[in-house]
Amino acid sequence: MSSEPALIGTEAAPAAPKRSALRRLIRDPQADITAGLLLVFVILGLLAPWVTGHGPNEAVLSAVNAPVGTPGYPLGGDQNGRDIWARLIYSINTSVLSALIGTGVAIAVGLSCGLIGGYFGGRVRGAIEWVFNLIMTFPGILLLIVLMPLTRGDFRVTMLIFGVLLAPGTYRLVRNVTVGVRNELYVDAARVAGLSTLRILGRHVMPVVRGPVIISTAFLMGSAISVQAGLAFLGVGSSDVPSFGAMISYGFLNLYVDPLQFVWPALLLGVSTASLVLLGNSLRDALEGARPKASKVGATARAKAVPRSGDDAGALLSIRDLRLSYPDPGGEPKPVLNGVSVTLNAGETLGLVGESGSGKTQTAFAVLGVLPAEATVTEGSIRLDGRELVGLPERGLRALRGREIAYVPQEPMSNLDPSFTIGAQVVEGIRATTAMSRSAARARALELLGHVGIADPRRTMGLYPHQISGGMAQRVLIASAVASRPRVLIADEPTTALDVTIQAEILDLLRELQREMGMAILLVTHNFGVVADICDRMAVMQDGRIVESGTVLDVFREPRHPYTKKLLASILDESVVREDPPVLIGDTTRGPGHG
Ligand SMILES: Nc1ncnc2c1ncn2[C@@H]1O[C@H](COP(=O)(O)OP(=O)(O)OP(=O)(O)O)[C@@H](O)[C@H]1O
Repeated sequence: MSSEPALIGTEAAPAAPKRSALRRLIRDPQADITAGLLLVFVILGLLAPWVTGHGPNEAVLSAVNAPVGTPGYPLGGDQNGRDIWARLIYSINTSVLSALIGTGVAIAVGLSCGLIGGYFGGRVRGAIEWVFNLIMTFPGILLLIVLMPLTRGDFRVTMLIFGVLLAPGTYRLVRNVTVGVRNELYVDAARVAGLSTLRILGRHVMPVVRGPVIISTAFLMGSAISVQAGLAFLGVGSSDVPSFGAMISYGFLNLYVDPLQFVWPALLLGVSTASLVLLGNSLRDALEGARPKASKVGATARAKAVPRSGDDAGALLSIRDLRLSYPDPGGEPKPVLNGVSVTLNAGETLGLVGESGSGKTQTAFAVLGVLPAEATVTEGSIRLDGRELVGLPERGLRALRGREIAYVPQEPMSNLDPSFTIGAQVVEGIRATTAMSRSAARARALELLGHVGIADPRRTMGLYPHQISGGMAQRVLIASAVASRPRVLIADEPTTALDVTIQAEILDLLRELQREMGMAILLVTHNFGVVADICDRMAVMQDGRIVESGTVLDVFREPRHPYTKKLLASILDESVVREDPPVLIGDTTRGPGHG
């Protein structure tokens, strides 16, 4: 094994989103205007000695309350004869320095403690949180005023302390994100691969934490500038330091003589803090990506209708030219289904096969109308017995789900709620799709559980999911799925999570139930053995489209598409031919106890 397997390599991954985030930020007029304003302020501040004719504290008697436009005093003079323009420009520097110190300390302390506390947890996190909780109990502004003798009115020291007071907010933000990332499987994989904690934090946690921290920086800067101005307004700090707050305070005293003395600093302070907040919002939008309008298959009205062809007229379920996309990190649509066309006839079993990522599950979810909100069906049609499902409102789809179309998932255990007994969950499912009373639903649940081969249904009804095996759990889910005798059963890799003997039993159960109830089964699988075992027809998927379909015998005997040939060649070599006879429903001798 290499020291850093590809599995955990993420160095290149953030690059594309970062570039597109920058592009989105540049394209956002709000970001352009606010960033432009802030840039102009900062440049003016840096050029202060060159763009002003006087020092900020230079007082000239003749300039006392000089009006706007007085030669050498473009914005006039204040009540002490100082140049208002010069004081404004030099105040920008005070604000910028305050923002840098306050935010820098808050980010440095909050980020490092958040990463440590979030990653290590336990006592380390307990100790850090105790300190931060203590800091949060301090009344911030009051503390800064009380500490004035200590800070000697130096706004830089004051902002340093203010940064510490701001740190708990950053800490909580970083800690929460870190705790989430720490539980990801790829972080476990990195740990197992031997990466040092520092490397894991830098490589896996930091890219996730970075976005929220950058966004919060703009808001922190805004609050540091406001607090520094507020303290100066109250007279905390040296009167020699030019500051918007001090200027507002003087302007306030002189309000009736010359109101403009108050307006200039208030305007600049307001524009700079508002720009920071708005820039923060734009940054958030840019970094979090463009949020596409939610569009489930059932709700979308945009999907282009596809004319029906004659060959699927008699099909129970027909999918025509189904196209589906998800937004990529840059917000651009990424096609996932590229025109899927397939039919399922009443009473038959169709195997939907293809390698991982080919779009099998997305096709199944589109039929069920349970695609994530960000999925968009751009084109195509899904018809159940002639009734169009694309564009059907959620209420219409809900009426079909569990009644006409049922679903059996891949992971039986994770599809059962650990807080409720098996009985409660099966009864709830039956009552959701029928008008049965609780006692009738319970009787039906007992009957169904017995029917799917659960040896002691009464006892099983009282058990919790963790008390039964995976095979039993799958039988329970199948029982719930067929409770309302659906016309179509979609089984998404129903045996993948089970061991080989239980797999065979579950397939036999599905076959028997199908024969008995006459339902059609759409079996999503990547396993040709399963297809050979149970399916009548098969459709092969590659890159979001069906590349070949036909009866199982025909496709197995004479695969036409090179991809099907390749799949068959690779899978049949490894498959083991089943020799055990099928289990009949009710044959509890090999039943769930084995599962
Ligand atoms: N929420 C999502 N956002 C973006 N892309 C997604 C999302 N869900 C699925 N996809 C993409 O859709 C494609 C098809 O996924 P799908 O789950 O249908 O594959 P599959 O053939 O069922 O594979 P598997 O056998 O591994 O489940 C994949 O490329 C996947 O990355």
